[in-house]
Amino acid sequence: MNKISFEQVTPHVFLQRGNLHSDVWQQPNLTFDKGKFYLVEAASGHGKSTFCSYVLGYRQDYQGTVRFDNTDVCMFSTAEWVNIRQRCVSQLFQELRLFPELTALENVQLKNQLTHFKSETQIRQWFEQLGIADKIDARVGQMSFGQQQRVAALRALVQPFDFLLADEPISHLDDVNAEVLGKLMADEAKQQGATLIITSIGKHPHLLYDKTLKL
Ligand SMILES: Nc1ncnc2c1ncn2[C@@H]1O[C@H](COP(=O)(O)OP(=O)(O)OP(=O)(O)O)[C@@H](O)[C@H]1O
Repeated sequence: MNKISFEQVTPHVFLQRGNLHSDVWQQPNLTFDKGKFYLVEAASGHGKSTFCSYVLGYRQDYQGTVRFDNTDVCMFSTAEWVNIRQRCVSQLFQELRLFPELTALENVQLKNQLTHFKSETQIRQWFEQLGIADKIDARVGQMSFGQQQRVAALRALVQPFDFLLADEPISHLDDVNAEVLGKLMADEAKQQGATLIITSIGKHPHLLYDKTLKL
């Protein structure tokens, strides 16, 4: 997949508001191109999570069209979405969606086992780099939110993707770990020739973004 396009997309919930003054909503043809880095900045309630849900196909409560290449995403079957989420679009959810009863490593491996994309050695190195190697066998339900955020980020990286959508990926990280994670996501995206879309309500990794959009 080479591009994601938003054509005149407006969430139903915003229809009554008139001009939204947004770089994303109501735009005739906004394109996210493969290989580029985007920062989507938004004040709370401006539809950041809504934007992510539309890209991932979890919600379709909008006017307009979202396309992957030339295909309207509304045309995809459930089986096609499963394949897309396994191989084309990866996401780090704001609310993480980890399994609390599983260990940190098990959470990451659960995803990795779908495509056997990364070696356990690589995964263990990443835990080390992110300062959570001592938590690798701890149950996620017994970890801090910031520690869980790093586990969820690693889970998002252990699959092939053309687009990585990270919803406030460093909201609970200290500055050092935030930059380590930012670099890790950027390096992996570059290695895969993929697009990085990072959303932010103020705190985001300092990367060389090709475009910054205000939601
Ligand atoms: N599942 C949903 N269905 C319909 N409308 C929704 C849904 N979730 C959120 N909304 C509405 O969409 C608007 C934007 O919500 P959204 O959660 O996308 O904002 P956000 O920018 O992610 O906010 P925050 O940063 O506070 O999490 C709000 O008015 C909200 O009530």
